[in-house]
Amino acid sequence: MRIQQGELRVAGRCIARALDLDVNSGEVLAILGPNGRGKTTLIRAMVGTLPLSRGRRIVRGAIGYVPQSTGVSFDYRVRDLVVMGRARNIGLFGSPGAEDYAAADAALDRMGQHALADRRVSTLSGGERQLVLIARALAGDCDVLMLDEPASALDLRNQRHLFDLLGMLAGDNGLAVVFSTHVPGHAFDAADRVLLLHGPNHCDTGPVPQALSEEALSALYDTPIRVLADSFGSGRVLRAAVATPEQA
Ligand SMILES: Nc1ncnc2c1ncn2[C@@H]1O[C@H](COP(=O)(O)OP(=O)(O)OP(=O)(O)O)[C@@H](O)[C@H]1O
Repeated sequence: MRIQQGELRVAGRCIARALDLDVNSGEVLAILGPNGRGKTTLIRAMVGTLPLSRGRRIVRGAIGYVPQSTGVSFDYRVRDLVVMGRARNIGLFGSPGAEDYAAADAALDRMGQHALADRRVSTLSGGERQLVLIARALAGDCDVLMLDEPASALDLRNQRHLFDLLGMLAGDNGLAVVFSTHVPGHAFDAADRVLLLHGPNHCDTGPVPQALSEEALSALYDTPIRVLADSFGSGRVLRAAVATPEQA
């Protein structure tokens, strides 16, 4: 998936201009930036629900999308909501068949949420709802997976599971994966590359961990930040705690 010389505007305000960005098959890209800087807007532009005001968007393959807002318009049963992730496979006037429900069940299993299949969406907790929406995206066998703050309601175990899964989907299944987050540690954990949204005229991209220097993160969030890194068995930095100097 690629954006070439993209300009993004929302309500007349420019979020990014002359943005060149590509995400390749087998790669995980994390988008970081302060509140209101445009992470959701950029993801919507990449998904195609918000047109670019300038530039080109090039997509090869099917997109799976996990939006930040977890509101759903009707109080579906969980299995019926997840099977909607198969819309592309089912077709406009088709109805889901056994294969589609099997894919929905497998996606729920993958997120560890099979027990919720017959529950109404309105009865779910925030984290359960987030896991179910991720399952909906997985059910569709996409090539590009885009997730807007997918871990915002998840406990530490489910965060770990989600980011391991994203790495597996990219590494083993060859998906291109994009997620936004407010937690730089998620990018250390799961991303190959980061995009730092500093402002409309300034976006940096680079490999993890190099692009997540204390200097870069402190400039991005306009507050002093220290990165505390541990190396795990592979020698690669897998985890990092981010703390202000007072906390460190
Ligand atoms: N429909 C809208 N009308 C007016 N302003 C909007 C609209 N949608 C988004 N914005 C503004 O565009 C800017 C970018 O919003 P966006 O949701 O992309 O930011 P974000 O980086 O995802 O923020 P957060 O981290 O707080 O979720 C914000 O200032 C927001 O208020």
